[in-house]
Amino acid sequence: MPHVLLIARRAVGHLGYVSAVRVVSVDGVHSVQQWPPVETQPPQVHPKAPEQGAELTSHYSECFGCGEDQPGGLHMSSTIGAGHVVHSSFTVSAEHQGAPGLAHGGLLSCAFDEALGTVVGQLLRKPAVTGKLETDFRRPVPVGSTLHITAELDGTAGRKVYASARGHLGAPDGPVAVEARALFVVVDLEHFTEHGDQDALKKLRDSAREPERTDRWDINP
Ligand SMILES: CCCCCCCCCCCC(=O)SCCNC(=O)CCNC(=O)[C@H](O)C(C)(C)COP(=O)(O)OP(=O)(O)OC[C@H]1O[C@@H](n2cnc3c(N)ncnc32)[C@H](O)[C@@H]1OP(=O)(O)O
Repeated sequence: MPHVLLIARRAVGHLGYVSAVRVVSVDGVHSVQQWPPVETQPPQVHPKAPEQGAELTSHYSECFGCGEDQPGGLHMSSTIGAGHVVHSSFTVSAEHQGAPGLAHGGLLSCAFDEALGTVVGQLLRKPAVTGKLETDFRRPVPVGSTLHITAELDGTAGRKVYASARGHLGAPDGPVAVEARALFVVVDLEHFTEHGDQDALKKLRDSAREPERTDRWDINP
């Protein structure tokens, strides 16, 4: 039965780097995976990042992960935790099914993309997109259950940002149902202006100017 045997954190001399070694056993065959897969620097949290305990607002109202204007979306809510961590949660609805009564795996990957993107974006306050996302599904996640995801920054290497997350079923200390790791790549704002939809970008810019918003980015203003 596939399972992760060990996750160990270690400091590597002057780099101050935090590395996790995952020993994965699949049907008795062990393999060792280093995470992050390359040498990294400790993440530098932006001085204007929201403080511990801050409840985060949606970064875009039509975002499938956190937007309030996305009826079938995840409607994920997130709070800044201690250290390089964001706590997120969402409740699986009938729109999220794959098998009858169970969350679709791709939908769960989407939830982790959102949670991981949030810890990267909110704490580093740099625009970044997912380059690679790897998900381990450990337990089925039923419709009606709430998944509590803790996502953390693991390190950076130039434009590359590594983050990982665990999803607990039913409670923040519930059994682990899903785990994920991702590489995000920091991009210029042109990534969005060149490839995105201009009307949607205008809507986002307008909403970001609303006086009650306290989460404005100070890059490429
Ligand atoms: C408050 C706000 C909250 C914000 C909250 C936000 C939450 C939303 C979360 C959702 C986030 C998303 O889904 S984003 C949408 C899904 N993602 C995308 O659409 C991205 C599409 N891909 C791309 O645009 C591109 O491939 C990029 C930008 C990822 C990379 O292109 P590039 O800029 O030309 O850079 P490139 O040289 O290729 O890559 C840079 C480095 O990353 C490495 N790299 C790139 N991709 C990979 C990969 N798959 N696997 C391994 N390594 C990779 C390269 O080897 C290189 O390493 P080295 O040579 O430097 O060593």
